[in-house]
Amino acid sequence: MKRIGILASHNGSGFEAIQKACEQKILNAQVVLVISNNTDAKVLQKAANKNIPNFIVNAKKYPDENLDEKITNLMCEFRVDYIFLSGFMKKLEKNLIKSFKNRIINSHPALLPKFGGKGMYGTNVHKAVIKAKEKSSGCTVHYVNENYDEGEYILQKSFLLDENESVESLENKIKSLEATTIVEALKKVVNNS
Ligand SMILES: Nc1nc2c(c(=O)[nH]1)N[C@@H](CN(C=O)c1ccc(C(=O)N[C@@H](CCC(=O)O)C(=O)O)cc1)CN2
Ligand SMILES: NCC(=O)N[C@@H]1O[C@H](COP(=O)([O-])[O-])[C@@H](O)[C@H]1O
Repeated sequence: MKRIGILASHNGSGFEAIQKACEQKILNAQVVLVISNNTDAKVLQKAANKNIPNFIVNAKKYPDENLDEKITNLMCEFRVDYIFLSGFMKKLEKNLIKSFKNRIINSHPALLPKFGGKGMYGTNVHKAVIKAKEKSSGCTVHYVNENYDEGEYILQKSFLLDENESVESLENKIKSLEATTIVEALKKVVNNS
């Protein structure tokens, strides 16, 4: 059974979708570790509620340590096979990516390569899509490389926007689409490994 480690900065909606799929045996995997850079992240309590080991890794807690090295060490200690970024807001450094080559996966809330890169996270993405008067949006599940949102795509899903789409309605639709797309993408990866 493959072992999944989660990196999340806030709610961990992607983590919840993965955890549910594991419990329902849709995914032959288990979430063994959750790490957040945010002391107040709701994902930490969600992990605790599932008796999943969870840790805060940030500069406040580890002022003299390389945070990516700390993350790498924890992922190795828990024998993680794949890392999933569930709304993780920090750029992963080269060494962590090398340690988990082609084993770090992210869900981006837009149809890459458009609306990606530095600054493109959370509602910033949806605001940009609406401002650009895009006819469609969606999500892209991709491998993570050294640059933001430039890794190989695993799965991309899209839908047409309503005429009066709001940032909030778009965010909700994207998160709902991600819940199924993330699991479908991970099934492809986990089942082929
Ligand atoms: N090396 C990589 N690291 C990360 C990737 C990646 O593809 N390669 N994906 C991101 C997730 N992400 C989009 O999907 C993303 C997250 C955050 C940002 C961003 O601009 N962050 C700000 C800081 C925001 C904050 O501190 O709250 C910044 O870098 O200035 C862009 C894209 C996760 N890591
Ligand atoms: N570019 C990164 C990014 O914007 N990731 C996005 O954060 C949301 C997770 O939020 P959550 O913390 O509420 O689960 C997800 O929609 C994900 O695509």
